Amino acid sequence: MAASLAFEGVTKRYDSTRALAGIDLAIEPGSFVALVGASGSGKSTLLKTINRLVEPTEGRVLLDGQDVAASDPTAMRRTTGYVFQRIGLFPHMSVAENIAIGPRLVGEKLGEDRIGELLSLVDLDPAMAGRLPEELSGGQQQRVGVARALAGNPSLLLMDEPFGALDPVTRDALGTRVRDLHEKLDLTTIMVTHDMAEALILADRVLVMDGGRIVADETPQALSRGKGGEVAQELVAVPRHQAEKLKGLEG
Ligand SMILES: Nc1ncnc2c1ncn2[C@@H]1O[C@H](COP(=O)(O)OP(=O)(O)OP(=O)(O)O)[C@@H](O)[C@H]1O
Repeated sequence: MAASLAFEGVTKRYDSTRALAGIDLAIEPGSFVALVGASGSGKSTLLKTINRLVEPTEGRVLLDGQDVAASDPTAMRRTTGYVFQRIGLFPHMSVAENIAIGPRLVGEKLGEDRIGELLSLVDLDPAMAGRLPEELSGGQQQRVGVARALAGNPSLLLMDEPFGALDPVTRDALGTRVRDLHEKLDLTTIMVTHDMAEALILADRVLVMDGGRIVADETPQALSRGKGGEVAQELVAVPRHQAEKLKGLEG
């Protein structure tokens, strides 16, 4: 079942930097949320407070009503799928070993059938299980990254710029696949992205961050209609200008 999340006064300080400035936020089960904003606005830090890769200086994060600070981090990371920025597969492990790593850390073995099933979910041939990451394209590697995140049957999928390293066609295809899996597997999904077009297309809720705060919290439809304030609309202007230029080419 899809997870619920709540942030209560979550602040994170690094010496003189305040990466998160008192975030209060509730996320409904089954939401697909995009976190957008300029570089350094706090997106990755907020995402990482959920699976305890970052511990808040103040405040707390509740996953299904439980304070994540009180949960066992290894078990929690297994049931919370995490897709890394820049792919992050282990280069000397096969595709199958990469996919099985999370369950293995908690003493569970994934069978060949389950590995094959996970590869099929991300549209890869199960015969690829024995390959090394370097024997796959970047897009295929990130598909393995998504399969690995799904290996523990998560109720929550966290993605940090998952498609940033991919070409636009692969990026579009994998984004659509992840959105389908979000529905099919009944997930709550949080995706960090620099790309407002991607956020508008894939998410049902877009959070815009600026200086460690959430400055807009809107649906894609509302953002397209001009809501969300200045920072949000500066980001929406980018795909809008591109669409207008393309339209202009049609003559
Ligand atoms: N481990 C760290 N030590 C010190 N400062 C950090 C650390 N991690 C993040 N910061 C700072 O916290 C702020 C927020 O960083 P964060 O990575 O969350 O931003 P972001 O919005 O995800 O950026 P990007 O889009 O570039 O990945 C930045 O000013 C960053 O320099």
